[in-house]
Amino acid sequence: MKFPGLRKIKHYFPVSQPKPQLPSFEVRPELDTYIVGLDQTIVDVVASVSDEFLQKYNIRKGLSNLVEHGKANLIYQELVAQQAISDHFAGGTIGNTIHNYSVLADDKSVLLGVMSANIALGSPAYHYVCHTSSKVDMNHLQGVAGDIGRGITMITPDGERTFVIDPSDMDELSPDYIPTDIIAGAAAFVVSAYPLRATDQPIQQAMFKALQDAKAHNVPVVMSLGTRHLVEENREQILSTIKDYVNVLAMNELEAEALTGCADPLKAAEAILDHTDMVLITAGPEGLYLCGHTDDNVKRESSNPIKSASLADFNQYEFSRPMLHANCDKPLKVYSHIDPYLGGPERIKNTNGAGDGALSAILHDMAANHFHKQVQPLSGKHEQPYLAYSSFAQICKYANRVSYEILVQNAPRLSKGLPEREDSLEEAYWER
Ligand SMILES: Nc1ncnc2c1ncn2[C@@H]1O[C@H](COP(=O)(O)OP(=O)(O)OP(=O)(O)O)[C@@H](O)[C@H]1O
Ligand SMILES: O=c1[nH]cnc2c1ncn2[C@@H]1O[C@H](CO)[C@@H](O)[C@H]1O
Repeated sequence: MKFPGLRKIKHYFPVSQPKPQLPSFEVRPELDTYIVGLDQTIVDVVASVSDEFLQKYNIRKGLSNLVEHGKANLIYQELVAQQAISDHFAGGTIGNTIHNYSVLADDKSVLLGVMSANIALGSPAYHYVCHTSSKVDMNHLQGVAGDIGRGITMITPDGERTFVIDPSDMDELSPDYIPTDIIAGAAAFVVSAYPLRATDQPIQQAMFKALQDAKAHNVPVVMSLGTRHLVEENREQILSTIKDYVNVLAMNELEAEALTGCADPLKAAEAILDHTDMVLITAGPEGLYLCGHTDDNVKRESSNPIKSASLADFNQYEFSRPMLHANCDKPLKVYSHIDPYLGGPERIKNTNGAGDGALSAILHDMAANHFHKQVQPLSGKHEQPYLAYSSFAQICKYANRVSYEILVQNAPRLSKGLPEREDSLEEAYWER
């Protein structure tokens, strides 16, 4: 486990101690620190298109559009004929998130989903496997006869991305392929709301089996909301899933509005915190918000400038560490916000995956806390059952920095970790 940021001596963190066991790529629940993600396995086929192209096929811009195979094929063939396809990348919102987690933490994660049992050169499954970190354990995937999903990622001249999803066999995941022991030992279980639109498909039962396993073993459940119309169309089911299972909810400001009716991210976060423990709301050029709970007895005042917006002095306690609502004697809602790192890249070609990147940073901080608690159970850092190692403010910085990296490299999956010299996130930009 690489720690998210160099820490001062008081934060003793034995990252360099060699592990006595022989190395293994397969996750061993009793020995490893890891997170588990469940996803509709999808390869992203990236293409440049005009706005007229979207209109011609009646595709809703900026959203993830689920279409039937025939229509997706027609679109794909036209893009091939126009030579508009630039490349194939591994995708899937949770696949991206756990890949990025493994790159940032330099540690293991487990992917649950389907994979073509026979992988031909150049097939969607081939591209997926080629572009996934070797630290992502794929030993628990379910083999299927057909292809994994294909997500045609259409980039319009304004840099906006629109998905056309051809599901193929991506929703075939059966509950039999949910390994309870692997989930039980995880630092977190992460899933998106996308499987909720796969009505009557096996992946829905698989997802609920995994959620029940995580809940039964007190593994924090992290859910990302996917895309705005998914929330609009499945609002009640999503809300009840959040109330029953979810500890950390991630979304962009449009999804937050669809869920709560509040266009203002702070007000939306305040409303969502009535149902869950922590909330990430990314807001594009407005930066991101991380909000959650802490116990009033251990709240910490921020030394940053205090901000007011729709909530007065909202970031006053952003130096507190996140806790589950149920673990607080006197729960206090905490809000933190950060503007884009360095104001954002000079030119953004495509924002695909920037939100997933922010979530992987949060997962890294949560897993670091889990690891630290295992190796230093008596440390003062664990006097309370905290959900993450760092404060809301520090996690915001880290999440923001990772989003920036995704934006500059123009792909949803990190090809390398963050630069070492910036590890503390205090050097360079932060102390200016
Ligand atoms: N135009 C921009 N300028 C500066 N920073 C940006 C811009 N767009 C995104 N960011 C950064 O990336 C983060 C996440 O972006 P955004 O809100 O677009 O995520 P998203 O819509 O959830 O993305 P995705 O669903 O593709 O993962 C923002 O919080 C911000 O830090
Ligand atoms: O229906 C879906 N299920 C799972 N992942 C999806 C779906 N639609 C889009 N993405 C994934 O979201 C990522 C960017 O956040 C893309 O990589 C895309 O593959």
